[in-house]
Amino acid sequence: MITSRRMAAVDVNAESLGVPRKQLMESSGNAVARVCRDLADPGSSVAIVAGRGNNGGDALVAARFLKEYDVTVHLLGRPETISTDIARENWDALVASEADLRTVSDSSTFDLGDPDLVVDAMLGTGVTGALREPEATAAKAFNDSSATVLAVDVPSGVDADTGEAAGVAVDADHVVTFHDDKPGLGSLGCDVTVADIGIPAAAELFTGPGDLLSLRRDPQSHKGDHGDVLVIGGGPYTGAPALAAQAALRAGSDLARVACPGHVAREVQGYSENLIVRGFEGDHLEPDHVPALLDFAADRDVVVFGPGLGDADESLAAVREFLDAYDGTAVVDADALQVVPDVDTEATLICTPHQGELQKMGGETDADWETRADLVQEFAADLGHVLLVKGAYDVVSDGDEVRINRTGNPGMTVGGTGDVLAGATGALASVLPPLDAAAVAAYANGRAGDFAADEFDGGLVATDLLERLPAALRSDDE
Ligand SMILES: NC(=O)C1=CN([C@@H]2O[C@H](COP(=O)(O)OP(=O)(O)OC[C@H]3O[C@@H](n4cnc5c(N)ncnc54)[C@H](O)[C@@H]3O)[C@@H](O)[C@H]2O)[C@@H](O)CC1
Ligand SMILES: [K+]
Repeated sequence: MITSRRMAAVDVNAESLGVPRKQLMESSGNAVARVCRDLADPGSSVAIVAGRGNNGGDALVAARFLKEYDVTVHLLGRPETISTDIARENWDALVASEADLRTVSDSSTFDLGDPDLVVDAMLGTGVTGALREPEATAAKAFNDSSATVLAVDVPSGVDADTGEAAGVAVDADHVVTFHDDKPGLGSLGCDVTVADIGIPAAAELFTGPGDLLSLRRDPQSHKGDHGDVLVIGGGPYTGAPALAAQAALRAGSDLARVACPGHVAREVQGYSENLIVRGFEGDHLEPDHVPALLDFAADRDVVVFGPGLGDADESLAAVREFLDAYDGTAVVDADALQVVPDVDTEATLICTPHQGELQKMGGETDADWETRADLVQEFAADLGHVLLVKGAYDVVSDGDEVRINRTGNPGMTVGGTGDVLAGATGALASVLPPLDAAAVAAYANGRAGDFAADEFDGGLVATDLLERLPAALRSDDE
């Protein structure tokens, strides 16, 4: 099963792997035509009703593949309003070929006729909400006709994720959907064909530019909607919590707070006036600090636990106590990781170990990334948490799905890049589901590192990544 949102991401990832959307449209149209042949005998009449988006484009391709049928193509809207270049190119090819074409400018000019088969390609996964005109009138005409109705990707007017309709919707006999089944189709009671359209498995497995699409902001949003992240760390190290908290801001969090020992607090504040810093007594984290930290954490979206914390027994005991009582979302990094296998927590954890830390947690690793991916998936399932295991190929898994990130470069072995990743993961976990947050953070952190390496090669430092995170999180596909 794949949601519309994930499908849009995979589509962009396929493009970045060198499989352009027009090629996918050609495969989709071919698949539609194959199902038409199963549903209607050669010579029968087929009405293709195409909307102005890529769903319509799929059916315009299908029209080319159905030479042995009596095909009429109805375009809902004027040709100038076709919304994508690839759909328009397919329309133009039908015009040039003198296919039987009708354009429907408003509902009064729609005449379905009496076809044997209707291909519903008005709207696909690109759209939610009630059908407008002339689509609504056309949908009623399909539902009233005796023709077999084949829907392309999803019946128009039905939400592919939920199976629900906001108003009138096409009541299809059959759906041909692309790449993978859609969650909303099962409840419709029609036959479903899932067509492989040649999207490489790598478009789902490897992170890519499509993964950034989920970060688009609602223009109506308010302060705090994009995250309030608390970094708990510092002690032997002072730079690490400051890097993590600044990374949270650069990755889009509205607020970044740091809770750390008092002497660290002064330094962290000195690094950046953008941070809200709270010091606690003593020179490292202790169990006595936990009740106040739990209170402080309760109103935050995500806690990032571990940067610069050190491995004093008392600090690790405090991490254990905190996680035992905490039920929010936490990114766990650095020395804090080693307690994760012993805690029984209600919290949603995203653990960000490098391979040494993974082994310290009881996990196994392997030089071969595919074997490592299997091992990480199994260990994530055992732990019941999301793992982001850092390496030349980062492996991200929630125990069920696996994503691999290939951005990044050897220059990033410099100190502090892991703190930046942890902070960015915290920010993204306030706006995305945990697996997506970890995958997008790994992708963007590596991409920021690649931008920095263009300038500084092996001399890049962690603060270079901070500056480049916003660009690394920006989708070029807007
Ligand atoms: N990997 C992919 O995602 C692929 C997607 N493909 C096709 O592309 C489709 C998605 O295409 P698009 O994103 O262009 O979107 P759609 O084709 O689903 O719809 C976009 C069009 O609908 C119009 N519209 C929006 N809301 C409306 C409403 N309430 N009533 C009437 N019209 C409305 C818009 O003006 C726009 O022209 C998929 O369903 C599938 O059929 C395939 O071409 C191949 C690959
Ligand atoms: K459709």
